[in-house]
Amino acid sequence: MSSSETTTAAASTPTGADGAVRLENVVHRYSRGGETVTAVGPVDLTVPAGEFLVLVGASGCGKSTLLRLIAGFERPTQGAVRVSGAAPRPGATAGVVFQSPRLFPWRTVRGNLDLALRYAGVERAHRPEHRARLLARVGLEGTEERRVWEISGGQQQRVAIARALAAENPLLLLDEPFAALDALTRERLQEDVRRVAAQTGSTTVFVTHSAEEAVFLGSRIVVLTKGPGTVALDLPIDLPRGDVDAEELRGSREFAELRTRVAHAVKTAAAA
Ligand SMILES: Nc1ncnc2c1ncn2[C@@H]1O[C@H](COP(=O)(O)OP(=O)(O)OP(=O)(O)O)[C@@H](O)[C@H]1O
Repeated sequence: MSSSETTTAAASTPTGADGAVRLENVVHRYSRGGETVTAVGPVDLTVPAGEFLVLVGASGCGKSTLLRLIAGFERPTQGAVRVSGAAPRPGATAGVVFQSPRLFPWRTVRGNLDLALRYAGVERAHRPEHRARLLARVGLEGTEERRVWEISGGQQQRVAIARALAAENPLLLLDEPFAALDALTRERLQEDVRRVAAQTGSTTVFVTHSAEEAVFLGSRIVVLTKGPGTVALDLPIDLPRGDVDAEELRGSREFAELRTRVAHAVKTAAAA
């Protein structure tokens, strides 16, 4: 989507949704076999529209729970979650990408995307142009007729990202989407996501364990303490955004310093 298309999509949204996220002293507890587990919080966090926030922290600190609260899949036990000023609605508030692509394997790439476009309310006649634009966005031109089981894991995750973009939600949530991919594919997809976020101007919340991934992607990084997670570090990332040479960026001194700082914060927060 070009920036003018983004403007058009936002302007045509009746709610004037901008994708900004507000977590107001959020605590979430799960009930498990008669016991109550505090998974996360209290967390108080504002994510302005257009920001690329990366949540990092040790396993079990509540990163996925926070993402699920923002998506509206869970309601907070305490506090409030607002997206574009309103309570989130599951399936409608945000495009979501999970660790596994969760596609329909027997369908073609076209079939998977058309289903998402149908749910997004795109009329049949307009679907081919939307589909072509989504596939171009994730570098999958010419794959429409391939079945999901015929394409690689990295390509499947690209389809999942395209699907999440189908509804043109101003908010994109990604939960460790590249954890299962090999290092090279992972780097390529990081570059794609960074570019797509810059092009669409969407607000993005991305969960990862990797300090390297966090520094490459984020305009801001929040490190959580060990569970129940609270904010241990809130760090703006001042690296160049937009059209950058990814190799140059990853090889820069600033990048290395930030990666070391974030990795150290994650280790300290996990031990605290
Ligand atoms: N549906 C659930 N029912 C009960 N407890 C849960 C549920 N989901 C998560 N938890 C617990 O809540 C805590 C936080 O889990 P969560 O998955 O949010 O952490 P995480 O940081 O995303 O972990 P990981 O990095 O391993 O994916 C953990 O103690 C987990 O066992």
